[in-house]
Amino acid sequence: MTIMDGKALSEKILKEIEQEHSELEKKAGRKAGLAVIIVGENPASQIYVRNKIRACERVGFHSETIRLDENISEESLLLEIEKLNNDSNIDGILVQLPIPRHIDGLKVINAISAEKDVDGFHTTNIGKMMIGDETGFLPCTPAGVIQMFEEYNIDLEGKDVLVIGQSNIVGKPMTLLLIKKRATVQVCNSKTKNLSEKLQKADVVVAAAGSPKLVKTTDVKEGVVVIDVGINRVDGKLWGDVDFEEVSKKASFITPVPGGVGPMTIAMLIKNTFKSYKQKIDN
Ligand SMILES: Nc1nc(=O)c2c([nH]1)NC[C@@H]1CN(c3ccc(C(=O)N[C@@H](CCC(=O)O)C(=O)O)cc3)C=[N+]21
Repeated sequence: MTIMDGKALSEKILKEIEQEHSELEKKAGRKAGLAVIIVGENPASQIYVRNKIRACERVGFHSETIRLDENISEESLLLEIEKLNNDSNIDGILVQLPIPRHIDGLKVINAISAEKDVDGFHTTNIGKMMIGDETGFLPCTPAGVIQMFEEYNIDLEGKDVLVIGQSNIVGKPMTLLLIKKRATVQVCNSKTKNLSEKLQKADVVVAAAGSPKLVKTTDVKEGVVVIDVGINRVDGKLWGDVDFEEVSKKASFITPVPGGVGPMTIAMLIKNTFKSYKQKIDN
């Protein structure tokens, strides 16, 4: 059994970007820049945003955090985005989700210039992913999972993959990227019948349901590859969607929580921001 070390792999990726960036920065005369907008005080969001800013510092990027009151109007938020769209020191913009319910999330995401949408949530980037146009940005979590498969030489061609969860930010894009790898993908949601039976047939499981210890030993087959995208805070402790302790006994490869997909998500955000920077300084 191999524990897939997302922390170590993300460090490796960040180190490479740091080096390449320090070279380019001299020629370009400016650093790559990421702006993070956070609306309200969601405690989990605070942690993730802090980790993102820390990663920027780690690789020598410029970063800005824009903290907005949870009662801000949609109009004012859109104005903030417009300023960043027009800011030539900013290559990547992200609005940390979730945002308050009185604001139209889709409208906000699509207000970000597609060329700066380093989350890969903009309609244009989703379209590019769908059709295989590689000039766009891939959503960070699914891209990070694919990167882990590649690092550990896990071939997905012809594999039966079970994706649990169908969110716009993980399950749906994950499915598209797995299809591109020629996997046979089945997508489950909370209405799915006989999840346990489906799990038993899967060669690879991607758990992104947000339900602690949903995937148990009895559910999986010997040698399964398990990717745990879940991040559940229970009594101040962090749990994935997988019962790691037990399932790791049967798995050939498994990601831990923390230290698995989370750090890879952040590495992909940095990678997307760097890609955007390179596209912009080339022009
Ligand atoms: N616009 C937007 N883009 C996102 O990419 C986005 C978002 N909104 N909203 C929330 C989710 C969640 N997400 C994580 C990022 C890092 C860790 C991470 O660093 N995890 C650490 C543990 C950190 C901890 O203590 O919680 C780990 O797994 O080792 C987790 C989750 C990004 N998201």
